[in-house]
Amino acid sequence: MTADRRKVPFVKLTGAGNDFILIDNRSHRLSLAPQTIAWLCDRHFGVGADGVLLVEQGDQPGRTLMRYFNCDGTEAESCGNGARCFARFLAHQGFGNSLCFDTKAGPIEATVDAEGVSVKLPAPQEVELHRFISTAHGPLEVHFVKTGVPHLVVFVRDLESVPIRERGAELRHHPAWSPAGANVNFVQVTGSSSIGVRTYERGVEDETLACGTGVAASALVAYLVKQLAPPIEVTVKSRSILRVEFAPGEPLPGQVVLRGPAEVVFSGEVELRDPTL
Ligand SMILES: N[C@@H](CCC[C@H](N)C(=O)O)C(=O)O
Repeated sequence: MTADRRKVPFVKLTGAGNDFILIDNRSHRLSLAPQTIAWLCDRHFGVGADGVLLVEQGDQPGRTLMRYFNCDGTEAESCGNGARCFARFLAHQGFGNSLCFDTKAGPIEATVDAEGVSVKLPAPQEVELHRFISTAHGPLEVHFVKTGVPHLVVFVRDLESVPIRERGAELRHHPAWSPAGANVNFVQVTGSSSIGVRTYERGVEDETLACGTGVAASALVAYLVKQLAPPIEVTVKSRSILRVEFAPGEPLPGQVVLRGPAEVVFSGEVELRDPTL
């Protein structure tokens, strides 16, 4: 095997249908080029996933760092479902069922059990409610919040009839959020503590089957704008149910806990072909 064609072990995981390729980079010290990540995530030519999770050594001794890359190769500060899958992997590796690891958006505490994984997300930031923006379909009321990564929340009456790809792409690239852009969540209120959410993800540039930080952002905005009572049950595109817990707080709840399924699907070895490795 030449130095530029390395066999690297990986684990494929899914969190409510949001799927990831996890590579334990503590020993490999790979620096993956964006085109390598895009190839790994390609569902026809690669392993196939929404993104790549790297397990790395944190800055502090004994700390683990989660790095997250979208399938287009861009790095994002965090990923809610990715964090739940990351915790599931660490628990399998013998780190225990109560864990703490770092992300570029701050530390995450996780609790792992047979049914699911709960993660405490970084405190919500930069909330902006009731902003009106102009769109191809006329003025639209949107809400913004950062739950580790930037999210827009748009309330709709009938989630199933929304052309997510078209409307999501327009809002994701809207000049109001430029240049970073934002993930876009379309939300239907279905009860006093329940919502349905479909998310167009930045970096995937399409709808995903679930988005953890998007689910958390949508539940928070549903509490702030529509007075829903926590804990809030969220049904996502895959039909999985995630749960968002927080203590009501002024002006914002501090700590947000996201709970849901996170499972290993398979593991294997992939031959990385990038000559820049
Ligand atoms: N799927 C994720 C979010 C991943 C990052 C996002 N696409 C971005 O670029 O901001 C989740 O579960 O939170």
